Amino acid sequence: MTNSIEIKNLNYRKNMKPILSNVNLTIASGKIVGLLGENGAGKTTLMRLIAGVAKGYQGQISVVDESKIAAKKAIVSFSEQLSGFNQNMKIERIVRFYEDVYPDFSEDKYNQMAGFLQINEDQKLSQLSKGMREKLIIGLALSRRAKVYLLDEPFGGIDSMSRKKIINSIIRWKPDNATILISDHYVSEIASVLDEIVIIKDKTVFAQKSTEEIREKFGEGIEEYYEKVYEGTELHD
Ligand SMILES: Nc1ncnc2c1ncn2[C@@H]1O[C@H](COP(=O)(O)OP(=O)(O)OP(=O)(O)O)[C@@H](O)[C@H]1O
Repeated sequence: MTNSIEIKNLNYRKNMKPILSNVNLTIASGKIVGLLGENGAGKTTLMRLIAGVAKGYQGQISVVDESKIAAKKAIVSFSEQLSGFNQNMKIERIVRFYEDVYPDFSEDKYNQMAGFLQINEDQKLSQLSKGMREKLIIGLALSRRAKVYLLDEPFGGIDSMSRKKIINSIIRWKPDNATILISDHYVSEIASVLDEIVIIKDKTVFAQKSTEEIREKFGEGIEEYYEKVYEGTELHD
């Protein structure tokens, strides 16, 4: 099995403050991985570093053997917050932008996503509710045929029926060898699709476990295991 994400001795500071320290992480191709950790643990920062959006780190980060930023951007689909777009821009223009910039963007896939998420392309970005905006963000991210998807808390404002639909579509539409790293505070909702979890605590990877191992060795569900790790009553790696 090949690796899709390899991080060695990663150290990252922001304004002199250590955010991530001595992070080592290997994720195999094809896996759906839950990135868990409390507020401020460093999940978004880690995703931004993997995606090549955050720079100025020490150590090595390679994605499908690529370590150059431009190459990483071409193979990583990151659920970006669309903050770079003018708020008066219509959704259809944003979709055209994605088509132009990302050669792996699939209009067909987007149309299916937009259909079931009921995204209205005539609306302007500023007219979207929080949940609709999140639907658009995840719709755009999943419409690329990428090798690695980084979905950063994609469901915060999305209603529960749509969440279920999106979670089911993630399994159906994921290209076989593609890897998905997904952070979410509602662990129980995504638990059924996860192959493994990575827990960020104390500025580093505190534990990495397959769901099978958690079930067999610890006799627990992911949520139970995660809570115990955070409370300090479960042994970590
Ligand atoms: N622009 C910034 N300048 C300084 N510190 C920052 C900046 N952005 C994030 N941080 C700090 O980096 C740490 C990690 O933040 P990050 O957003 O990666 O956490 P997170 O795990 O994604 O949290 P959440 O679950 O709340 O989204 C926090 O201590 C945060 O205060």
